[in-house]
Amino acid sequence: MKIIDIKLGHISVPLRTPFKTALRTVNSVEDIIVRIETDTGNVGYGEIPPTGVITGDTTGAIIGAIESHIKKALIGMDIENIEEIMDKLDKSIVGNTSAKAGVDIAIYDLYGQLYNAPVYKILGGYRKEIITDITISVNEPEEMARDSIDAINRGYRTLKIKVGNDAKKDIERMKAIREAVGYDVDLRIDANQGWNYKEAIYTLRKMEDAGLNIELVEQPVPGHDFEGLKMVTDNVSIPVMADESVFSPKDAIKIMEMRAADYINIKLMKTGGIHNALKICNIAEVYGVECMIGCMLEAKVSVNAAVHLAAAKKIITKIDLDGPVLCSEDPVDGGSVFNESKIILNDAPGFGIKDIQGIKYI
Ligand SMILES: C[C@H](N)C(=O)N[C@@H](CCC(=O)O)C(=O)O
Ligand SMILES: [Mg+2]
Repeated sequence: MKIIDIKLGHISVPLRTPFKTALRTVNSVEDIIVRIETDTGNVGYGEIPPTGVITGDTTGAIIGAIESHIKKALIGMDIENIEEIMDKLDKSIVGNTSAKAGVDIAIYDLYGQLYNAPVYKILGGYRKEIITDITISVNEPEEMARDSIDAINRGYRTLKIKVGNDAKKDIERMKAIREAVGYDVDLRIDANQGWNYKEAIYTLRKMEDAGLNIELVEQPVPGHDFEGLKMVTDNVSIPVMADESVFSPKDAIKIMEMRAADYINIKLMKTGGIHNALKICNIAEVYGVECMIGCMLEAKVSVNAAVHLAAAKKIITKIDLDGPVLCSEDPVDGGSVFNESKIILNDAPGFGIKDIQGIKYI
């Protein structure tokens, strides 16, 4: 099964409500679709969100990386030589993890098709069903409390609350939400790098003192500030998760060696796809550090690939794969079934994506 072409397209999917974090506000998913064609007629799909504020990857840069570098390196290669393909993909251009992830996902889709097996079974096949949290955007405390109740009415039992744009107000936000939802619901928070380490320690201790029972805090300080992250981890009881601090397997080793965080959030767009995400899973197993699998604001093609990784790996114990349920429609035919918090895999070969509506080829 040889790669004969890599085509790129664009999809636009409106969100149910604006997605707001300490870093950005977004109204729709505007992603690049990767379609890899082979000499056997098999087609593999990938998807790439341009999340410039986190990965540095813009739409133009993603297209440029694939058209001018990745395509040249991979055309003509045989899918059965996946190890060599991933080596060439890594070396084709420095950085550009999102572009690499979209191509890596399409390659794994084809790899599963080649061996007539779903990718999660090839990678480990640990479970067939996973439960995701849902994100509550950062807004005024009363609005966030209302959004939290709505999420619970939709069946979610774990909420990921965005904070980080105003430390004092963040405490009010969490008080309003906990009061509204009670104590049967797990609340995890994500500051998206919005605090410095002193603010983080102050704010998180206030939340502890108020008995808010926070499950974990994601990326309290800037991604590059490993020492600050460790200061927070060492000085609060709420477990700390590294997100923007960990892109590569080397980042993961550094964070784990330093004991700078209690958990790692793996996202395919940061790692450059499944092949590097698998390395982080292996490292995490060695260090005994549980992982979350997360996503950017993405539709179902790339999130479905993350679902397969989560289903394959025991070390992934926390799921934040809510991209598709934040969208107002699903352009994807096939793949896992997203029934609000419950995500059920199917056993179609590869990632099981049959078709994607509304692709505008570039
Ligand atoms: C969508 C997901 N729940 C999430 O919050 N992901 C990121 C932010 C992604 C984005 O800005 O597109 C995260 O920081 O965990
Ligand atoms: Mg995060």
